[in-house]
Amino acid sequence: MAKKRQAPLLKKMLAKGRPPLAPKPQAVLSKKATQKLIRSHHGLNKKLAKAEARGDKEEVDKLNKQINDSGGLSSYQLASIQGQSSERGGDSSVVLVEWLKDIKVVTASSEHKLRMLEVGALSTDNACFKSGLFDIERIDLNSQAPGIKKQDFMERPVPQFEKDQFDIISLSLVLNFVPTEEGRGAMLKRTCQFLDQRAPRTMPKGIQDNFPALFLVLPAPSVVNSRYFNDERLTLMMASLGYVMLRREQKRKLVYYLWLLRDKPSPDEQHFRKEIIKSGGNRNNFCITMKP
Ligand SMILES: C[S@@+](CC[C@H](N)C(=O)[O-])C[C@H]1O[C@@H](n2cnc3c(N)ncnc32)[C@H](O)[C@@H]1O
Repeated sequence: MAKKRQAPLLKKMLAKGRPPLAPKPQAVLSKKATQKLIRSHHGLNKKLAKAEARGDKEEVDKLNKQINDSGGLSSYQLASIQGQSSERGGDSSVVLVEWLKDIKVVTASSEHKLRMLEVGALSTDNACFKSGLFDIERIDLNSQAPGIKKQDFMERPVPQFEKDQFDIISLSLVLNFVPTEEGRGAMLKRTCQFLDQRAPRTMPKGIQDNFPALFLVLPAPSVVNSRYFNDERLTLMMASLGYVMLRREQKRKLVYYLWLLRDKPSPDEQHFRKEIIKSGGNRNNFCITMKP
């Protein structure tokens, strides 16, 4: 019942639109309701992907209706924006900017802006924007502001020239949004095609060893409490793509990583199936699979 009352309010807020550079949303949902909406959207999306995979049209229609009735992707995004407010753990890109300060990128790159592709961007004024360190291109399946292009990363044309690639990709809380485990692996793999590996030669001394890079944020339970996934598996998977881990930090709810794309991919090692790593009743089913 509560969900039915919330949806029109969310729709009304979205219809009014928000200013692009100052989207500090009013807290319209309680913390519990925000989490419930996010969880429910993830759950329905997973069911939808499964129903689509088995060609169950009736179930697909039913699930699409359920998703629309609860406000669709827009309501989910609004709940996610609320989830970013500082009292709920804050904007995840703060961590990236802190790390870059540590590795002196801040001073070394004052003349050299880092080209960032932000996948799954909800706002245009996060810590990365405020830092002035980046030229940011933002995309999302459903754009919430003029500075965010509506685009599916999986459909984005692969750059033909290095000049059109990026020094860093931000993939913050996006993988867990992807409804299938093979879709998550494909997304990770695809990041490599957008990163400019000339960085070690073209960037200012002092920062060149840290790029090109992937900033990855996941909900902590997906790596610390899953039956099918953990840090070791993620590290092996990333290594098979050519990534090495530069930084990792776990906070209460999220885990943050900075990966350097340093090596050539090893397709022979890109075999990651869904298999139980840790059994036990209290674990979740988060998983990422990959094929060469
Ligand atoms: C939980 S929000 C995360 C937002 C923000 N990056 C953060 O850290 O709070 C996930 C976003 O990823 C977007 N997304 C998921 N898959 C995507 C894809 N294939 N291409 C572009 N955006 C995608 C969704 O539309 C959604 O807005």
